[in-house]
Amino acid sequence: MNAANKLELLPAVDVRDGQAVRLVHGESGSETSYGDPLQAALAWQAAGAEWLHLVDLDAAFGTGDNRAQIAQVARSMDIKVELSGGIRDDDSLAAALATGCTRVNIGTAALEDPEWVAKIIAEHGDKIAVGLDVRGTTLRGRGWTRDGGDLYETLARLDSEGCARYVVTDINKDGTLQGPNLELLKNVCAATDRPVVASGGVSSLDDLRAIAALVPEGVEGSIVGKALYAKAFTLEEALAAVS
Ligand SMILES: O=C(O)c1ccccc1NCC(=O)[C@H](O)[C@H](O)COP(=O)(O)O
Repeated sequence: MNAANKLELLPAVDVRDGQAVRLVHGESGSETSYGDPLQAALAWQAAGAEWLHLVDLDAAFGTGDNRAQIAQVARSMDIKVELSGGIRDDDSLAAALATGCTRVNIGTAALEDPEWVAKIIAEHGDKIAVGLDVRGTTLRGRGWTRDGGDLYETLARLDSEGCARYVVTDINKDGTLQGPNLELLKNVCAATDRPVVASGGVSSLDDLRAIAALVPEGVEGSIVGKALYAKAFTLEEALAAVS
């Protein structure tokens, strides 16, 4: 549980081909563009965000990367930054950490290269979060395009390796404005004593209040993407709702 016992909010900036975009179910080709990523990130910061969830979607999908631009955005922030997308080896990890981000989110590598992930958890501790991106209880890697094993087996392995935190996404909910998968969040919290960051599907202030009710069970934060871009509520309203 975080010190303030309050849900942390992480507005998302997902970058594809140099633009801030939203996807539906994380599917390549389902993008809606929302312009310059730096302007989006600065707007969330100005609205009172304490965190930014910044994703390089091209790196996640293997369609190139936006590394220089992502670094520029991360370095321009006065707030904490969680970097995600395509961090799979020493080179991409070094580039991500060199931006000064607060932590990185490892996805595919946690499924495909467990030895490397165990090594970086041991080296970097709290700076490493692992993204558990699931359909049902099956993990997905490579930009959510490939099956990557059982959620709870992987969680037990990562717990035993000392993983500090999990970012849990229900892919079926992501970018859909259909509400978060509260059952999944509760089940993951019951299976681990590490903090959980919820991701995917937030559509309303009531959704955020429902996630905030899970803070005592171990949910630490919630990523919010589409709902903010679609103006379902403002970030100021969201922050007030969970304070
Ligand atoms: O985070 C990743 O590495 C990633 C990889 C491939 C596709 C999507 C990815 N992230 C998407 C996000 O983190 C979303 O911004 C987040 O789940 C917000 O979802 P929503 O509030 O439903 O828009």
